[in-house]
Amino acid sequence: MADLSLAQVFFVVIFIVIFLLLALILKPQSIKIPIRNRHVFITGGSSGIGLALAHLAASEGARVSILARNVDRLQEARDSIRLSTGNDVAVFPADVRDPDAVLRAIEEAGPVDVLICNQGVFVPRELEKQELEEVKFMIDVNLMGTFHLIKAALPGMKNRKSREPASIAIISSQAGQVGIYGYTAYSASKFGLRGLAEALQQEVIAHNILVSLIFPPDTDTPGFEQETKMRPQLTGIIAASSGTVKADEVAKKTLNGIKSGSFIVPCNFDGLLLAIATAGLSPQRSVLMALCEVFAAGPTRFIGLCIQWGWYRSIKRWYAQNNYNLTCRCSSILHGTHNQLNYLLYNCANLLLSSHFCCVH
Ligand SMILES: NC(=O)C1=CN([C@@H]2O[C@H](COP(=O)(O)OP(=O)(O)OC[C@H]3O[C@@H](n4cnc5c(N)ncnc54)[C@H](OP(=O)(O)O)[C@@H]3O)[C@@H](O)[C@H]2O)C=CC1
Ligand SMILES: CCCCCCCCCCCCCCCC(=O)[C@@H](N)CO
Repeated sequence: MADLSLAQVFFVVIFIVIFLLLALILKPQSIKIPIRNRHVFITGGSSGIGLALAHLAASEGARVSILARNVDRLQEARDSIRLSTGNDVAVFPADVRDPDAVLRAIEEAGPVDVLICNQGVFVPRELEKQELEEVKFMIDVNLMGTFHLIKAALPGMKNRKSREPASIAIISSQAGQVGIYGYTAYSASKFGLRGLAEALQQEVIAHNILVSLIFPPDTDTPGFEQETKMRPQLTGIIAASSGTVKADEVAKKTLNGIKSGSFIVPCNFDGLLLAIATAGLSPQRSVLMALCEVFAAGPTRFIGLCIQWGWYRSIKRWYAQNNYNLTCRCSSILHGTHNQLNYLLYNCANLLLSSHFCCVH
């Protein structure tokens, strides 16, 4: 009994020492980045998460600008925001892949206080089946587009008149924290954003600019609706480990993360665990979160390994099942089995593979 309480005392002391040490090195100061009356520039603001962010920022009294390619959808967004908040937003039709167009839009919009790089495209497919054009498309829009935006906005942000801190927020994805089947190119583009954000934070901190990196799980948006129609079954199975959230929820988490100057912004409970498991050497401004990261690192690694085990088991099963079905399908075509015909229609992506399989056998 005495031993136990000694151990308990020891643990409490260690805990307090680490807490004090963390408090000392993180120098907690409550960072507040105001939104009201500030210029918030949101890319991809005509749909999904970006549109939800534009609504929210406008309703909180920000001066909002949105950028996307399609003019009609931009105008629709402007009308819907005016209707629900009474506030006007400025719209900028441009493709983030064109650095000159991005520069022109940002110059026209005026100095930015909060830049939200949210534009993104996702074409989920196994790399073997993906055209290099599609790979380049995702890297160009998601990663290079963000470089173009930050390069264009940074001079104005650094020379801003207001002494309030400014913010650069980048919308990544949980697929930017862990590689997911079917997302080789998408994950690469989103992991790239993390390197950009970590390095950039060191370069802009002297100008009182805080970088935030947001990691949403599957989110109910027009883009996601399209995606679900075509993504490989296994991508859906693995992504389901983290559930689906509403765009408004992601917008709320994002804006709160920006306002409090958080570097890593998770959007649901699994996202919180994932953030702890992948904390790496990212900045952390909350002592409480830092404490969680220090003490939960081991346990979350354990949970992570269990989850990986489940994922690889699903992959193994899926392939085994499909190869099995494919062999059956060959005979089912011969015998005209109804079930297998359904399977044929449902999973047409496997047709090529199956014909190969049939030939071999
Ligand atoms: N929905 C989800 O499940 C998740 C999404 N995310 C990320 O969140 C962000 C928003 O996604 P979501 O709301 O679902 O997407 P949507 O497809 O609903 O909207 C995408 C927005 O980006 C704009 N956009 C696309 N390409 C370009 C381009 N080349 N130049 C300028 N604007 C462009 C679109 O407008 P237009 O086509 O007119 O250019 C649109 O406004 C993306 O970065 C995505 O990767 C992260 C995790 C999960
Ligand atoms: C250690 C604890 C781990 C906790 C569980 C982790 C689960 C990770 C699931 C990753 C899901 C990826 C969704 C990508 C969404 C996206 O970006 C696409 N919809 C494209 O828009």
